[in-house]
Amino acid sequence: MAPRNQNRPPNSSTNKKDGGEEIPIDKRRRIAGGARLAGPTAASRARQVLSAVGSNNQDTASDTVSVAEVSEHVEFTKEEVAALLNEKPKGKKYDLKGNLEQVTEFNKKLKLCLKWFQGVEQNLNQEQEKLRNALDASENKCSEIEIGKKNKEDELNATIGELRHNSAALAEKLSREESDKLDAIECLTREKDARVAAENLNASLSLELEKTRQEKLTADQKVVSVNDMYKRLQEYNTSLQQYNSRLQTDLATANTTLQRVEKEKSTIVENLGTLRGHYTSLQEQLTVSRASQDEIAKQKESFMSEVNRLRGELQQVRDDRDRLHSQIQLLTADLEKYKEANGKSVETLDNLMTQSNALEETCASQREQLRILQHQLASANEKLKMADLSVSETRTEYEEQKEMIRHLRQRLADAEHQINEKEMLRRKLHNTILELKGNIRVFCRVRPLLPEDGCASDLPFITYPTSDEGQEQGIDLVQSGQKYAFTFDKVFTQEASQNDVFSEISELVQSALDGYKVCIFAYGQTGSGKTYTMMGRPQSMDQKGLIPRSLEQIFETSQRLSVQGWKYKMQASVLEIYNETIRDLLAPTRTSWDAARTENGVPGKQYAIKHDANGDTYVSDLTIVDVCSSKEVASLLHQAGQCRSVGKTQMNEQSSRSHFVFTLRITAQNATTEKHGVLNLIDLAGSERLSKSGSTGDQLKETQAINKSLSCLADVIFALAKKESHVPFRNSKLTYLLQPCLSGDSKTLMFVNLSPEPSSVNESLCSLRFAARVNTCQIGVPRRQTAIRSADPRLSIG
Ligand SMILES: Nc1ncnc2c1ncn2[C@@H]1O[C@H](COP(=O)(O)OP(=O)(O)OP(=O)(O)O)[C@@H](O)[C@H]1O
Repeated sequence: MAPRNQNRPPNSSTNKKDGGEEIPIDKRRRIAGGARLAGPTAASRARQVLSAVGSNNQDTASDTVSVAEVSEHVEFTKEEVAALLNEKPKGKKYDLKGNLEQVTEFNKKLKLCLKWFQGVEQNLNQEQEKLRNALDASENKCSEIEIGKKNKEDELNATIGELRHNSAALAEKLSREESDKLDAIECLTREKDARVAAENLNASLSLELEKTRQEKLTADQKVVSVNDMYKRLQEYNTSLQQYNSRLQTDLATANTTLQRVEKEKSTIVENLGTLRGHYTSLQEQLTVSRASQDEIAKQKESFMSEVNRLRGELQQVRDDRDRLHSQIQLLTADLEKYKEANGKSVETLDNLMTQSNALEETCASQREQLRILQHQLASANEKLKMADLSVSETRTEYEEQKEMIRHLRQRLADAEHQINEKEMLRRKLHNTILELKGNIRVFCRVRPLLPEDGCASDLPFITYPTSDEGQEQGIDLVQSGQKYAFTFDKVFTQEASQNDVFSEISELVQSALDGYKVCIFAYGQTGSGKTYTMMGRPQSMDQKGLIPRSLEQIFETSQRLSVQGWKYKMQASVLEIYNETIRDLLAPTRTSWDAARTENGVPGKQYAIKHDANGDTYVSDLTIVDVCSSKEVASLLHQAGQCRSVGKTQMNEQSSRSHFVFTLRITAQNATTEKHGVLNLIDLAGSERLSKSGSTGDQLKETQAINKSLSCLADVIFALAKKESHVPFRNSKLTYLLQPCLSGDSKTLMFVNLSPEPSSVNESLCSLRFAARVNTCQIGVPRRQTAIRSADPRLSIG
């Protein structure tokens, strides 16, 4: 029999179904319609049927296996089918029954064959379908493989290109490498030498390493000791903090003692005054006594000369008397001789007797005179004695008073020394506290309600906490029923006097004399009392502000310290920033402002702000005046006040339209030290709402410039509070000028002034919020400028 499946590969014992399933070859043959029985039994049965067909004459009864019975299992070969189709009826011509049976049988066989064909066809169709699917899949696969192949080919081409490129590069590299190799060989020899050197170096490095290890060990030990030290420092820090709190207590005690000592001092000063009065009167008495003593001495001298003269006269009279007496005796002897001898005449004798009597009278009167003179001398001596006595008494009294004054002076000096010591301690503590705080301090002041403010509301919108904690430091503001609480370094209520305010800042002012940079500025809405706080009414003892009081204190203290060998040099300058332009308020003529307005004009003054490497700020072309007394400064301030830009607004009769900056630079020298302090006192222009101020025209421009520079100040403060890397100091003249005070080593204090008017509640809240921000700004630790000798005559503001 010819092979059925010519498509089948000759050596294939298996074939794949669709989807790649392996089909056993026997089964495949059956499906492909191989004309074989499915099994031996069925095949023999089929043969029987076919042979029955073929024999035609065989007994149908014996051939009991019906076509229907085998139809399910029968398979045909090609030859069998051809034989079946070519089969001719073999029956007898008229044997209809037999023919019919044959035909029926033939029919059955045909049906069976047909059925088989149908089955085969179906199988073939299925097979074909499967093969088609397989073909499609194969084709897909093929196309995929082809695409893959193409891609691969491309890839390979690219790789080949790359490889070629690489190969060229490698060839080039090779040539380079070869030249490198030559170099390397050369290098190698050099390296060998170097290696020897390196080995030597290595040896030395090993030694060094060993040394470094030793050092590391020492360093480790040091680290341990540093750690120990750190711990100790921490402990020290804690103890310092304790010490600080103790110092605070001491400060309080010192303050009490100081107050007591000051009271004692005032009593002593009073006593001293009385004693001085007493002393003066005693001195007057002494002068009088001395004058009368001199008088008496003169009298005594004249008496003495008189007595001497009288004594001389007396002596002469006595001599005369003695001479006369001896003459009388001689005469008497002569008389006797005459009487005896010749009887001399009685006349001569009488004459002689008269002469003798006259002489005796003269003698008696002279004796009387002598007696009177002796009496006068005795009384003069008595008087002299009395005068001597009173002089010595006065002298003793005077000595006693002198001793008492010396003693009181000593006590006063002791008291002053004690006060100075306490004062120094207090200042030291004050500085320590400030240094520890390291930030801008903020004082808040609320001005009283003025008659022009109108009526106050029933409920005040500003209140002060009454608890011990918040007293004098807290302030509460109520806006639309909501309460906002703020705390500052000090809060001054409406009742606070100018003196109360100054006593809180006098320490700070004192620091300027000690070589610190000090800056005090007043901030607040217009009409809130900034100028009143800073300047006040300089002519009134009670109402003068911080600037005159500070200057008085500075000059008083400098005079006191000059006794201890300190020499002071003070230089003052005053400027204002008006519409972003600096004006020199001590300039000889007002025209210089106009010149300054031309900014870069050749003749005009520049007033450029400059910071030097020491953190000092200078304003070029600014007038600087040497001052020696508070009176001089007061007259400068008066001059500056006259020139300051002031205007009337709806909110303030006398509104400052510029920022006013007073600067006093203090240089203190003694034999060993030199200190440079700066005191900046600034009255800022008031912030105001355009709508509220009612400004128009030039005043509107002024208000806009004021608000702009204040908003620049706020930007600077916010940047400082947030510790931003860039602080926009250069955005306005005010902030640029204040830069050292806001960022350097200055002691800075801000007054936030508030108005109690109910209509100002919004502005007051803004001012308080701004002040609270300022209070959080860390500006560094105040630094004293000592022992720096400077020949620079310019004046700096910080
Ligand atoms: N503590 C106070 N006691 C009495 N009067 C005060 C006090 N503070 C301010 N005043 C008065 O309030 C008014 C306004 O004060 P001041 O001119 O000082 O305000 P200001 O804040 O400087 O205003 P501006 O910013 O417009 O210059 C003045 O008449 C002043 O005398």
